[in-house]
Amino acid sequence: MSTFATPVVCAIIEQDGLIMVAQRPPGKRLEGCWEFPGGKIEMDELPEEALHRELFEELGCQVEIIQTGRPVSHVYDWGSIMLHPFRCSLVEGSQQPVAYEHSALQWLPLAELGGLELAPADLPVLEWLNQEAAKAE
Ligand SMILES: Nc1nc2c([nH]c(=O)n2[C@@H]2O[C@H](COP(=O)(O)OP(=O)(O)OP(=O)(O)O)[C@@H](O)[C@H]2O)c(=O)[nH]1
Repeated sequence: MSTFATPVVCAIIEQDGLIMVAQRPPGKRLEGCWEFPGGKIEMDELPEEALHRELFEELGCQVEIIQTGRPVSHVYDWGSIMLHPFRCSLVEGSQQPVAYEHSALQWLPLAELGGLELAPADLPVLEWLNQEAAKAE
C-alpha cells in the first residue's frame, strides 16, 4: 500500500443552526455512510478551489468559508486520506444543495451527528465542531 495520503476536502455547510450531511451512494466505498460533501483534491488545485468545485459538481451550490479546520489523517484498508475540513455557509443567491451524487441529504443539529454512521475519518472533524460550539457558548 502506498504511504501517500490522498488529499480530500469536505464542507460542513451550516444554515439556521443546522449542518448538512450527505449519504454515500451504493457501489462506492463506505456505501450508506454519512459524510460531509467534498472530494479529492486534484493536482495543482488548492484545497479551497477543490472545495468550491466539488460542492458545485455534487450539490450545485456555492459557499463561503467561515473557518478552516486542521487537516486530519485517516488510514483505511484501501489507503490513507488527509481530510481538510472547512466550515461553510451558502452564499446569498446560491441554489439550495441538491443530491446530484449522493443518496440523500439531511440537515441536522450538531448534537445529532454523533448518532449517524459517519465515515470514520469524520469523527475527529465532529470533535472539532463540538469544540468550536463549546467555545461559542
Ligand atoms: N467527500 C468526503 N469524503 C470523505 C469524507 N470522509 C471520508 O473518509 N471520505 C473519503 O475520502 C474519499 C473522498 O473521495 P471522493 O468523495 O472523491 O470519493 P469517491 O467516492 O469518488 O472515490 P472512491 O470511491 O475512490 O473513494 C473517499 O474515499 C471517502 O470515503 C467526507 O466527509 N467527505
